[in-house]
Amino acid sequence: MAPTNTLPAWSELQAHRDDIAKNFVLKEAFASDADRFNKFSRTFKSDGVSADILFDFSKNFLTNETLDLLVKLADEAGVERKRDAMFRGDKINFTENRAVYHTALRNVGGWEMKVEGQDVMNGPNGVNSVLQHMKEFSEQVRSGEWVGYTGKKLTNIVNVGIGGSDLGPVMVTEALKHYGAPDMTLHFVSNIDGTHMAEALKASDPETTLFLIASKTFTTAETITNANTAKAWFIEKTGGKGDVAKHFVALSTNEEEVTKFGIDKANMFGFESWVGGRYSVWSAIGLSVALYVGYDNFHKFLAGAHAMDKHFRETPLRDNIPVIGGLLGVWYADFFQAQTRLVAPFDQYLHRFAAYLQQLSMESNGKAITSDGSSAKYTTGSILFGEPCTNAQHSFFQLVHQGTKLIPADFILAAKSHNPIHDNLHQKMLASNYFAQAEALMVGKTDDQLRAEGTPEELIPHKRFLGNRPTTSILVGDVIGPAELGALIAYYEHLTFVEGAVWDINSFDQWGVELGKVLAKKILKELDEPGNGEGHDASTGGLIGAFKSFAKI
Ligand SMILES: O=P(O)(O)OC[C@H]1O[C@@H](O)[C@H](O)[C@@H](O)[C@@H]1O
Repeated sequence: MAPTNTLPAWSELQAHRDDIAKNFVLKEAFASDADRFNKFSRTFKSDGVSADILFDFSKNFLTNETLDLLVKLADEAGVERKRDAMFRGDKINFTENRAVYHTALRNVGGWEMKVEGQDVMNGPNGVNSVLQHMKEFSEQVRSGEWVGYTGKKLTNIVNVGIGGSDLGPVMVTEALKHYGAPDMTLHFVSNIDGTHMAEALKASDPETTLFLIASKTFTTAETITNANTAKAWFIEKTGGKGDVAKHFVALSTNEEEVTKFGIDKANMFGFESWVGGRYSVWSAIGLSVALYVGYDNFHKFLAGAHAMDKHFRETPLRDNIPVIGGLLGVWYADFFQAQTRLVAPFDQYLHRFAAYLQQLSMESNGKAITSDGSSAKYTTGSILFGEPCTNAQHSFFQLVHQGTKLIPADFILAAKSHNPIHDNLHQKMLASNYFAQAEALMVGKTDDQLRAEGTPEELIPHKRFLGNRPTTSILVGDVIGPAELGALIAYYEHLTFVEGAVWDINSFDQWGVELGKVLAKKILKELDEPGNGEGHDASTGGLIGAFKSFAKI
């Protein structure tokens, strides 16, 4: 396609941006249009699968004209065509020649889904048969029918995986802790730092521990090393009597490597190469979720995501919630030079949500090359960061309110808490902060207001809040249960897709993680060989030499 920044809508947006930057003040836009909230908010409805979710986009730099132009840009960039190609199973991951089909994993609605003419839902290794396997296994473990080598129930789960084979399971099991089996303990070991595995093993009893070795490729150095360490520990602790087949299962696409590792293929939960790592929590990689919250809840999680898929697939662009979210991402990044996106859930259970979204967003859209191999002449992927509120308010929100950077923010709140303790006081205080932060960022505080409060003149510039800082408020109409969580994640997945589609990059590969891996492998050898970092630049060589000398290697 023609470079995105040469599309007619792009230059129209540029002109429009100049107008907005000069003349648009959010609080005035509300004052002059009583209907602004209704105009620019959208409610996600899912026919009862999940609670309604209200997406309030009205506190954004958005007018009717902005939305028209952004939708025009989406049209010209072929967002709908690209979306349809994804749902059709086309190989839109063009650098790896793969389909992008995580939506099939949660296709509880019976869509026909095919890759290269093959039905991916049914058949011996199809999505439905893996789900059935996950259901049977998780029910057996939870009920105590599947026991360890001494006949004890397995209540200690150690998931060994990294990146997408870790972040999704961690985030989702934390988010759904309310639904978790009370007698089950979960550990997620990702880091190659031996401390991570050592601490998990310290807290584990081999008789009651189930290891899930989660790796799409089954070649990731950290995971395979951690898995081998876990296996050696298990064999040693059980005096060789422990039955690996009862205590180790694999979640992977690579049967050959799984078998080589010593896991029976009957205990392997498979998926296909068309599932990207950062989109894999819906696949067998989500087994820890199914074990912890039960298969029925895992199924609800899939159903919530499917409902969002349906919305994304079928809703016209102007009312399409992830499309609006994605277009706003482009609007701020490319036309207001915003470099970041803040996601702050007002929800302690979502404390790993931003970490999860970092991989989703930054590994997907951290690309500078467009579909024809040329460099993008515009900004792409934003830096995503976040922490739960209210904690974040007491740490980095200073910069969000009064710093020099524009930081568009998403705030997420559930109307109801799973823990309405102290007569729901906590939830009401949490909610009042959720409303107040977005309002404060928008309205700011003027010099006149400060003077009226008696602020000394010399402090006025310091206490001034310019305001006019955009936020999107997401309000879940009930508690955040499995279906609501599924819908929220799918919202961000599709938002990321829309951004990547407009930027004309491949949101589905991740070549940028390779170089460091290759160099680390080479340096690992050097650490055991004579020499002090020769052959490297002076800094790297100097550090290797110092490390060897300090560590006496
Ligand atoms: O699941 P695997 O194959 O072990 O990969 C784990 C992670 O490995 C990283 O190198 C990739 O950048 C991620 O996308 C991936 O999720």
